[in-house]
Amino acid sequence: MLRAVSRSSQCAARAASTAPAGSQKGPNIVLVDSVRTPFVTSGTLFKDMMAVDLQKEALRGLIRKTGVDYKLIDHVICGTVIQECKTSNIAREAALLAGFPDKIPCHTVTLACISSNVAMTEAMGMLSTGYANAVIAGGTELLSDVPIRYNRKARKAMLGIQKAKTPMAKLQIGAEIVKNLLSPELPAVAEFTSGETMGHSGDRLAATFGVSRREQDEFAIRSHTLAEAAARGGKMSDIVPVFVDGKKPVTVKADNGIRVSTLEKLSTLKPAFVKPHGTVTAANASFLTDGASAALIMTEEYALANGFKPKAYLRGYQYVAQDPKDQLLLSPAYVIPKIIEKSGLKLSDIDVFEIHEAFAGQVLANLNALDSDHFCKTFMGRSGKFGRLDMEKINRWGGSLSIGHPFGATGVRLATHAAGRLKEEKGRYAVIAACAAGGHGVGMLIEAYGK
Ligand SMILES: CC(=O)SCCNC(=O)CCNC(=O)[C@H](O)C(C)(C)COP(=O)(O)OP(=O)(O)OC[C@H]1O[C@@H](n2cnc3c(N)ncnc32)[C@H](O)[C@@H]1OP(=O)(O)O
Repeated sequence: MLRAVSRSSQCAARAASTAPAGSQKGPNIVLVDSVRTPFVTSGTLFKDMMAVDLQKEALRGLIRKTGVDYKLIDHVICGTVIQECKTSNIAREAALLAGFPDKIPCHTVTLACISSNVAMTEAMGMLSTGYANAVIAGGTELLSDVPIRYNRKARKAMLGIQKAKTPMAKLQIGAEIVKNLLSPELPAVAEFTSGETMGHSGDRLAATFGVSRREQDEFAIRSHTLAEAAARGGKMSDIVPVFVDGKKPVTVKADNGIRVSTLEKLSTLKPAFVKPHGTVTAANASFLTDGASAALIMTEEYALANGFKPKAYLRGYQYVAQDPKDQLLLSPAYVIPKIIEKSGLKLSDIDVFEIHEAFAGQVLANLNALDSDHFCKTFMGRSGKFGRLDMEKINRWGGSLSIGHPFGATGVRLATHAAGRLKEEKGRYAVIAACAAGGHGVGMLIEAYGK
């Protein structure tokens, strides 16, 4: 199964390529190519599908697009957040549905909104150790349908009924079940430890860092405007079409959440989470989305030996975690300096930033944090502020506010757009950064291929 290349040839490939940034060890790792299904607003075009169907479409699309022979693939890893219990190892089920040979091991990972980043970084680990030469990493989320449970009392009674010995005991348990049927437990996009929704936390964060409602609305309009231009300009070439069967069969070829609006219209929207004085609305928040993604990741040597032209180097990554109550969505501020500096680079060396847009106010708060002496000294132990990121370098093809945010799939989309923008903008280094539940975050350094 394993086709690990020899140590000496790995070294030769490393020497032949661009010198990696910083202290990267192990073989050069490349993003060969990546795809995603269209990202669509939940409850619309994909509403009757399952998350596994979308992941299957992304895996199949990747195979079609790259032409990679299944025989070359050592492992498949997929991320997801809200799990469908019938497909708990969704990577395996999707791979089998997509026609992958059953001999390829597959496993599923989860780390909230950065789950497909985890899939990618696990793939990098597998390549670094020599366990694998080629791994597919992806992720999926279908928020159109989420597991809704009976409440605890009903569940307990349902499990207990099998053990009830007498008709009277059965009747009592039956009554308990009926009594609790109408108060189900709905999953919430909320922190378990604090009970606070992401939206509420994003609103508090914007207020803490002095981000006004107008700034948030303007940033949202920017995201939609850039995404629309990117789509019109053919930049969303990572999308693979999805055929949706049903009464009215349709082939979905594009994202459907991009919606350029005016400041006047946006200013009329009511706060979505902190009522009545909050600043986060439906338009300056990412919306609930269905979609999936997949990336083919190889050692450079293996990719070249098998005739692939990689899109980019995956140079390194960094995870961070902090207080999930007051710094829940602040990870980009923590992780951006870390990933840049541990790679031996400076802020000015980075040509492209792809920052996950959970909420407009959250992105802007992170940018303010990086430009704040007080924040950088007090919370990050720095001697002063890290500096302000150049807005011209950030999310120039739109972001999660406009393209959408299927939790488990977004990480691969960020990496794909970073690699695509490096090529188009003739840059060398890109940093992607994203926040996630639990106060987590990830940063990844990507380098243009062939610079
Ligand atoms: C680490 C992380 O990523 S954390 C982030 C995790 N993600 C989240 O927490 C998801 C956050 N988002 C949500 O929960 C939902 O999208 C909400 C609650 C914000 C909004 O949901 P809904 O109320 O169903 O939104 P809906 O689409 O109906 O929009 C509400 C109104 O805003 C309007 N609107 C929404 N977006 C736009 C836009 N871009 N331009 C103009 N108007 C808009 C709608 O037309 C609608 O107006 P109407 O009431 O006149 O019809």
